[in-house]
Amino acid sequence: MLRLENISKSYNKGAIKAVDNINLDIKKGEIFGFLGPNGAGKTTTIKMIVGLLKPDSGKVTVGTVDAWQEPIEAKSMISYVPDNPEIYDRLKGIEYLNFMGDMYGIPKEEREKKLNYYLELFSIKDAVGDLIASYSHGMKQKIVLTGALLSNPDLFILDEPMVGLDPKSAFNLKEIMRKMCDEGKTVFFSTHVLEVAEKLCDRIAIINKGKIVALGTMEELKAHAEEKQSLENIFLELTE
Ligand SMILES: Nc1ncnc2c1ncn2[C@@H]1O[C@H](COP(=O)(O)OP(=O)(O)OP(=O)(O)O)[C@@H](O)[C@H]1O
Repeated sequence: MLRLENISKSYNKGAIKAVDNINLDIKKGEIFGFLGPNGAGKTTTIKMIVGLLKPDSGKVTVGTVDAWQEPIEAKSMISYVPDNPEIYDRLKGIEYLNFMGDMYGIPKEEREKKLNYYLELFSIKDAVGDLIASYSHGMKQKIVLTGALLSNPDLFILDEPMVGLDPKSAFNLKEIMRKMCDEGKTVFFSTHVLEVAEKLCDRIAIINKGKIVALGTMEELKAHAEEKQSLENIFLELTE
């Protein structure tokens, strides 16, 4: 469902090699965790997948589509939740959500049904009439999540989605991610919360200094790490 082939990206005219020739092949129905220390290259990779940063080299394929040759086609399959939910401050929550619904062409009845469901689930129904400027970080995060879920995407990409969410909403989001995969959708997310990755993910990749240093199921990672039992130990060992 998502394939990265020899993807690289540098900043400052090559002075910072943020992502260094990475390859990933993520299957339909898979929930995939992308881990790495601060500055490892996670957000840069994600931005190249969703069409916000052009790779210096390499290919991104979403479904059967080259994401940089046919960007609209690729984006119609993707929903993206960025690490920083800085959205249109001067819109009301409901205006932003209807904008998202319009962009993805979600019919009125389906839109209302989904909005009711997610706004209730994230306990944010009462705030949708207020300006986004008045929202807390977590409330903005919930509005972005709701907007991203409206289109029932084939590929759901989230950059550190648990940050700022209260425990109940984080739990609900994890349930949604699992359910989407059970329905054949694909979820790719970055996180610093190793317990979430360990419990939720079918496979995990660890990126360090722009390179993939580990890739596989928890069992495979453990098998390679000899006596290092927990994901925390494996992570610390590989990202020293
Ligand atoms: N716009 C930019 N200009 C210059 N350098 C950048 C830019 N964005 C990121 N970098 C650098 O690229 C590298 C990778 O950054 P990136 O944001 O992809 O890491 P990350 O793994 O998402 O980190 P974090 O966990 O802290 O969010 C870092 O060295 C960072 O300083």
